Amino acid sequence: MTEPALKAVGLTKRYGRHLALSGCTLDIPAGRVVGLVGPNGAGKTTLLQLAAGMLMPTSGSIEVLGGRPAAGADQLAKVGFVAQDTPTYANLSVAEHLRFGASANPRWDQAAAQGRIAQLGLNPKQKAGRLSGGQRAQLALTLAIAKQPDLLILDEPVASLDPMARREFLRGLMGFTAEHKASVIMSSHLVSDLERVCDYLVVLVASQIRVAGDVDDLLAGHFRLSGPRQDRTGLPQGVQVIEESHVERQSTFLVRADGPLHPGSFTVDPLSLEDLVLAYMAQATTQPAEEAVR
Ligand SMILES: Nc1ncnc2c1ncn2[C@@H]1O[C@H](COP(=O)(O)OP(=O)(O)OP(=O)(O)O)[C@@H](O)[C@H]1O
Repeated sequence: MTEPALKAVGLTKRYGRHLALSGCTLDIPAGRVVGLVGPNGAGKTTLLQLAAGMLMPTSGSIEVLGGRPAAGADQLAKVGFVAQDTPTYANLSVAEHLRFGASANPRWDQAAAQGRIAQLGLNPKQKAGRLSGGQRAQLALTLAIAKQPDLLILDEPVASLDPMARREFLRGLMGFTAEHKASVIMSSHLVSDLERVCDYLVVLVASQIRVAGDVDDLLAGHFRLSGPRQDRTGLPQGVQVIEESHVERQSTFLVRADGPLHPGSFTVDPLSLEDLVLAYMAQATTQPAEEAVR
């Protein structure tokens, strides 16, 4: 059986008194393109850094591809990580980055790396410090792809890119996942981009997982119910209310229904992924991120 791309149980990370991740449990199957979304400060970077083995959990556990993150050369070779600021070495040229990548990574695919650099129109002699932010992001993605990881972790990779460059970047990413059957976990604030490329969604809010699952299953299990103004008592049985709003004569409920929905007199509409994400992000916080000192 294929190991999950990421498995976390009760994963918790504190920075001093600050709880950045709290009791997160996740089981993400391999072979998915996972979108990780949540507001600023939710804990996305913390989760991705734990997955990349750059941070240690305070409590709980995390495994990627069946092993402890960054535990040994084999595990390191299987996971590619592109940090939020797409780090490159300012004084090294593009070509020197590729040479460095080749010497540091056992599975390195130099032909793929050079092909991508040529396709992007990057000058191999250009120093990385002289590249634009978008070009640096593309270089960082090229290095991560040429490493041929089984799991690629990307922390807001498209944040600095213009719409065309974003499309190119996502196209490169899709090409890589299709060819290598790799898993990708990618954080982003741009739900429309995630909608295009992701088939699995994780929403993280205030240090906790709000919802996680296959995009298709999530969309099939969430609805907008509208009807005359009323409270929750008239809702169909078994639904969980994610968000509700009321105007003078009408009430609207965004609900999750894990079984068949019997809407009665409510009008039922499907949700877009963006509606779904925003509804979970707007849900009241269940636990404060700042904890009292014990
Ligand atoms: N090294 C650190 N020391 C103390 N607090 C930290 C540290 N790193 C992150 N935090 C705090 O932990 C919380 C989660 O931060 P994190 O960077 O994981 O969030 P994020 O969801 O990636 O945010 P963004 O969308 O703004 O990038 C934030 O409140 C942040 O201030």
